[in-house]
Parts: sequence; C-alpha cells; structure tokens
Amino acid sequence: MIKVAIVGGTGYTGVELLRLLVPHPEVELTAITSRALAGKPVAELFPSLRGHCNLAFCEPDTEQLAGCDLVFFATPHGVAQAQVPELMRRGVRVIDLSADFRLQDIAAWERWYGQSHTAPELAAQAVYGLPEVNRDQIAGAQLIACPGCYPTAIQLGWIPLLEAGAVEAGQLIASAASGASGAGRQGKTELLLAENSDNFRAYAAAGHRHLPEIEQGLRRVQAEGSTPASVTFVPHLLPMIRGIHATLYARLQSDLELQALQELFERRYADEPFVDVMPPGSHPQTRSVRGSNMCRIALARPDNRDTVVVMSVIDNLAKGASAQAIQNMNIMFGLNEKLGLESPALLP
Ligand SMILES: NC(=O)C1=CN([C@@H]2O[C@H](COP(=O)(O)OP(=O)(O)OC[C@H]3O[C@@H](n4cnc5c(N)ncnc54)[C@H](OP(=O)(O)O)[C@@H]3O)[C@@H](O)[C@H]2O)C=CC1
Ligand SMILES: CC(=O)N[C@@H](CCC(=O)OP(=O)(O)O)C(=O)O
Repeated sequence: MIKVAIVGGTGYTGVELLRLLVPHPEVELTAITSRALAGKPVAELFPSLRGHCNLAFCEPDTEQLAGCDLVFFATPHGVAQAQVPELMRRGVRVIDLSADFRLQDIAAWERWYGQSHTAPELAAQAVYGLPEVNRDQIAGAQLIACPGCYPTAIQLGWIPLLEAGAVEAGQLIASAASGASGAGRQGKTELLLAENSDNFRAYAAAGHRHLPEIEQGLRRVQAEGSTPASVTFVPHLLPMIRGIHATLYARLQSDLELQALQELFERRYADEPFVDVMPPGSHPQTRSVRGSNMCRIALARPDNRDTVVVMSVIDNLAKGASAQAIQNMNIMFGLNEKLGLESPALLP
C-alpha cells in the first residue's frame, strides 16, 4: 500500500482527492491537514465521507509527512515551495496541485504570481504532470507539478495540431469558461449565488496567470524551428459548479480536410485512456465529464473555411486537478494508470 498524506484537505481539490483516494485499493491515507480545523474529524466537515474516512484533520507536521511515501499538496500557490524541499531531502515523493513548480521560467512565475520563488532548483527538477505528453518522465519523478485546469483543457485540445505543425502557431485564440469551483472554497463576493447565478462574464482578459503555462506546454511539443505558440486567452466564469469548456480557434497552415484533422486527433489519442475524440459534428458538454478524469474533444471547420475550431471539456476538479493528480500517482508507482479513475461522469 502507498502511504499518502494530503496537505490542504479542506479546499475543493483536497476533498476531491479524498473522494477519489478513499476507495483506491493501493492507497492508505495517513494524514489530511488543516491548520484551521486540526483535531476535527474529516467526516464532520464533509458528511459525504462518513463511513469512508475516520481520520481527523492534523497540522502539516514535517515529521509526520516525512513518514509517507507520497504527499499531495492541495494548497494555495507559495505553500508547497516552502515545505517540499525538506520532504524531498527525506526521500518523499510529492504531487503539487498548485502552480509552484509548473513554470521553468522563474522570472515569469514571479511576475505572474506576484511573489518571489523560494525553490527555483526544484521547479527545474519537477516533471509537468500531463501524462499525455510526459508519461515516461512521470514514472520516474520524485516531484510532479500538476497542470492547471485551463492549461489541461487547452493543451489537450491543441497538442495534435501543434505537434503536426498544422496551424499558424503565432495566432492561437482560446476562449474558455469555468465553473465556480475553479476559484476554490474561499468566500468571495463574485462567487455568491446572487452574483454568479443567471450571469456570464469574462475575467482577467488583460492577462491570466495560466497564459505562460499554456504557452510553455504548447511550445514543448512543437517541432524545432517552428514559430513559437502564442495564445490570446480569455477565461470566463460560468454559473455552474464544475466544468471547463474551452473553445479553441486556429488558422490552418494548409487545406486539411476536417476528416484528415479528425484522423490526426484519433491517431494521437488512440492509446490515451482519458482523452475521448468524439465523432465529427459532436459538441462536447461539461456534464459528460462531470466527476470523471475524461477530456472530451470535438473538431469543427465552420463553413469549410481555414479556421479549425477545437472544443475541449474537462471537469476542473477532476482532469483539471485531483483526478489527474491520481493518474500521475498511478503512473509514478507503476500501477494501472486507470486505477480508481474508471467511473463514468455523474449524470444529470
Ligand atoms: N479549484 C480548482 O479547480 C483547481 C485548483 N488548483 C489549485 O489547487 C490548489 C488548491 O486549491 P483549492 O482546493 O481550491 O483550495 P484553496 O486554495 O482554498 O486551499 C485551501 C487548503 O490549503 C490549506 N492551506 C492554506 N495555507 C496553508 C499553509 N500555509 N500551509 C498548509 N496548508 C495551507 C488550507 O487549510 P488550512 O488553512 O486550514 O491549513 C486548505 O485546506 C491551489 O493552488 C489551486 O490553484 C488547481 C487546479 C484546479
Ligand atoms: C473560475 C476560476 O476562478 N478559476 C481559477 C482557476 C485556478 C486554477 O484552478 O488553477 P491554478 O492552480 O493554476 O490556480 C482562476 O481563474 O483563477
């Protein structure tokens, strides 16, 4: 059994990790931290876990965490980089759901996240946990930087086109919308029912911190000498709880028929258990992935003109965070990658 701890067990990604880890046959949960609620039984805060989890929240104590095989950090940006170096020295493996180790360009990280980075050497060592690109490196990694939610939906939607050099990489446009759980479990006025229901709006149109992560990931899959991927990214807030819908626009380099594009995607993801390329004419819905680790993708070429539109949906808390983190864990520990992640989406 893998001895696992979760630092930050009271946020939405923390409790989603719990939901998925309690039935996992190879995991023994040993610690779930919350400084604010230390001592309180986990199932008292989350009654959905009554009968599944008998632990109480505890302080994030390095000695206790160091006794685990694997520690998940489901904490705000800046927390993992302070605590991970000591755990790594003591041989613990770490999967970080925050953005602390996602960017190789530390100056860019500091600019976008508004704080100085205290462990740049670990950012250089971390493996970006997108299994569809980095499966082999994930298997041998001690530290995984789990991708952000928008970056997961957007990269999976564009990777086949950029690998093939099929689109004008310098002019990519991503319009994406997220459910409110993407903003975490903090009280914020814009997330009140009265503000966010029956409403729809963009935010961070002038620049969102996921932009450098998206571009970094896309540039890594491009052939040498290609025009580096450059993205206009505008996120939106949806009046729903879970789900991301990304609509991705790219100009085709040459006159590739929709059928050829469809085959390109089907070939690229043929062996991927968590990417579903839907038949031509489909419009993927967020509810088709709710609670599941699946990314569903469909393609269109409106009026047969030179723009290819990719629609990509994920559950921000699942493939966009906690379920993807468990997919990484399965790969790191040599387990069946799908273990604990095979349930279909919740309907309705
Ligand atoms: N929500 C989403 O869809 C996604 C979120 N993420 C990322 O996952 C991370 C977790 O997000 P989310 O679940 O929304 O929760 P929050 O960002 O609200 O994190 C809250 C958790 O972190 C703990 N925490 C806060 N500060 C510290 C600290 N200094 N030391 C130890 N624990 C601390 C809190 O417990 P306490 O204060 O009681 O100790 C709480 O359990 C974030 O970095 C987020 O950006 C990534 C992808 C998607
Ligand atoms: C709706 C909403 O507010 N979404 C969040 C997404 C954050 C996230 O999930 O990712 P990180 O781990 O990179 O912070 C946002 O736009 O900030």
